[in-house]
Amino acid sequence: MTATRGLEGIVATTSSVSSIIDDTLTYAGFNIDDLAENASFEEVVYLLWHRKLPNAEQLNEIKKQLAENAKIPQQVIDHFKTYPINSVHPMAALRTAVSLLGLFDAEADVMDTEANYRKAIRLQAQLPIVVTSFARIRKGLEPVEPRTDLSMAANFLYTLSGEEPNEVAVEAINKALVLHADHELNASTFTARVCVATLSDVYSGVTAAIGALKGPLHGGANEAVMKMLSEIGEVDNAESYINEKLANKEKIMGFGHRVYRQGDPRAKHLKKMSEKLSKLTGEPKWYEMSLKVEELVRSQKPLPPNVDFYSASMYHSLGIDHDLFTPIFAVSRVSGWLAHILEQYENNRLIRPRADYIGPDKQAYIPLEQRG
Ligand SMILES: CC(=O)SCCNC(=O)CCNC(=O)[C@H](O)C(C)(C)COP(=O)(O)OP(=O)(O)OC[C@H]1O[C@@H](n2cnc3c(N)ncnc32)[C@H](O)[C@@H]1OP(=O)(O)O
Ligand SMILES: O=C([O-])CC(=O)C(=O)O
Repeated sequence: MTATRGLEGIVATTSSVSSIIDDTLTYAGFNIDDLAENASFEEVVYLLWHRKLPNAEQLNEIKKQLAENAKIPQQVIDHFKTYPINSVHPMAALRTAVSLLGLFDAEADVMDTEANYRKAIRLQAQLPIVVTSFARIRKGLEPVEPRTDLSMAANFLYTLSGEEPNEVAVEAINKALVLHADHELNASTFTARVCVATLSDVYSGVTAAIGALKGPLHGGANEAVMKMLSEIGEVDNAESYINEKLANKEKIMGFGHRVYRQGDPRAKHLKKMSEKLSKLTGEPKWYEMSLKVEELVRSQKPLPPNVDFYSASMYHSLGIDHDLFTPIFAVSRVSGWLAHILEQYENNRLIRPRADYIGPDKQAYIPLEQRG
């Protein structure tokens, strides 16, 4: 038995949720470029869970279900208020909150298809509110109740700031939610599938997935990109900063991908949105710095930007706290995790690969008092 490092190129499951073939990303057969230009996040949620676009009635129905289930239990709010607020990362708070939500869901361990779909609706509806409530509580503000007349993108911004957002901000968040929703067998989705393949519950699967998304090699890269841009500070500093990192063989956050070779098809949409917003805010330097970093990296390595690179400057232009970037990713990706979790339950087999053992062999037990 020989191991493939990082399971590169290993096909671990069949799936009809999304595919990446020849650098083209599709959700249930719909090209991401088409969806990014035209779809609402709610339509994409329906698409991922049903593998078809909703008609008007089906869209209204899922919107209604999401709106009706958005309120989070008071116990989750009260729990947030007990945290050491300055040291808790919002991804850690989100991970704990999802686990906690499971305690207050009477159907948490009911495993039939209908109950699992109802839990999917509840989690999708509540995750954005968990994120925005924590973001407010740590600033000493009370959570804002979501409105039933706003889209998920608009409600995210509304419950974050307490103010009705402008059209461009809603367009940007909707695009981000559409673009991050699913991505074949990425690390967090694989984590979710491994977890529920033991026939564990939906809340456990999503909690595990959040833990995997948090790392800087995966979803955590968007926050790390903003840290890098903040360290660079000005466009003129980019060249020496990037050259030094590459000379030291350090990774440039937001570049590279395990599957894409020519480039991540999602990045161009976020790049366009980042440019639009940076002009509107009158602070173009974050977009310009990102452009410069892309030019510098590409001139030295065949590494195109991934989805996390331009999302950083885009969220920054919206005035969003940098440590909320990865939680926004989770608010979107939970739709994909849930699609994969439901798919796993429908055709389940325990996921249990093997390890190529490289440790010592034929050891004799030595009594404690004889060990050095
Ligand atoms: C939503 C997402 O999860 S998208 C990915 C978000 N993550 C990042 O942006 C973090 C930065 N990027 C990376 O760390 C990687 O490109 C990953 C994790 C995305 C993919 O990793 P892998 O497929 O395992 O590639 P691996 O890390 O082995 O890199 C292969 C080679 O490219 C280099 N490389 C890959 N990414 C980068 C980078 N961002 N900066 C500099 N060099 C890089 C590696 O140093 C390595 O070089 P070597 O062969 O000379 O040692
Ligand atoms: O697919 C991956 O490895 C990472 C990624 O881009 C994502 O999860 O969106």
